[in-house]
Amino acid sequence: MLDRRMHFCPPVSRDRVISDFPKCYNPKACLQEKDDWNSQAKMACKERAERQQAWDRLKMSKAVVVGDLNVGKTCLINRFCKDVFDRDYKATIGVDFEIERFELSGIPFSLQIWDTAGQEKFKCIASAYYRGAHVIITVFDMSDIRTLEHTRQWLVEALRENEPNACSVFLLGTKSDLMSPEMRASLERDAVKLASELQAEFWMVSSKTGENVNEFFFRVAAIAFEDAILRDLEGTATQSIGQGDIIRASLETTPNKEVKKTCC
Ligand SMILES: Nc1nc2c(ncn2[C@@H]2O[C@H](COP(=O)(O)OP(=O)(O)OP(=O)(O)O)[C@@H](O)[C@H]2O)c(=O)[nH]1
Repeated sequence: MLDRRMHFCPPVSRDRVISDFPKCYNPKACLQEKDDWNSQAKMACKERAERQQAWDRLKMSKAVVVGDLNVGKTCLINRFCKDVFDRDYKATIGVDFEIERFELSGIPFSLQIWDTAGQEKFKCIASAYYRGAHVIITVFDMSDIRTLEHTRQWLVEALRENEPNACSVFLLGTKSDLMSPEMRASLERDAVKLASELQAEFWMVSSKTGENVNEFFFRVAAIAFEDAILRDLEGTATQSIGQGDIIRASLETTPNKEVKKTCC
């Protein structure tokens, strides 16, 4: 019997369909150096698609974007989600979020992208929303080296709110349009070194020109989706031996549906 939930999902926009596993930016600082989906996840998706069977829950992951004020977090999200760029700085007050829908390996998948305030005075509000993250994106401004040094502290604070090993971490340099090729190369060396210390994947983008922005978020979505499928399979396997509730509860971080879009 067809699962009724499958009929209630509107189709995903064609430019959000990801067929091949997206490539990393720099193989020296990447989370997964591979060309294809994890074989177990791929097989599970294929089987479900053939049987026209939905997953137990709509696949949804949470990505939290953190970093100093003015590094370009809001512009990054606005470029990807709305294809706009604003030259004027407007501080994020507390948090804000967008939801982007994708289709990966034939399965619908949603990514919540949380924009958090970089200003110190809003940090206590924003940090309450770090919880339940599957992806942490620590952002720095490539034209301000101090912001790269601060990413370590941002990451520590975001990880503190989450289960150990529950999050995939990205280190993202913004404003690449402001850099000369020489400056870019030198900064990339420093960032790659830090990324490997942080066990993060490094990317550099420009929200102004749009360089690498889609590629970056496709990569984030693919890694988050694959992790979600593997968590689901692991949960199912564990349930079948009778400990499902314990393991599943610790693996799952269901997004809080009560949360308002903008909070301060
Ligand atoms: N040249 C250039 N400027 C950028 C880029 N991204 C952001 N900016 C500028 O940087 C400033 C800060 O951008 P925001 O996205 O508001 O910064 P934020 O990190 O969200 O700041 P908070 O909300 O305070 O945490 C704005 O004036 C943007 O126009 C970029 O890729 N290139």
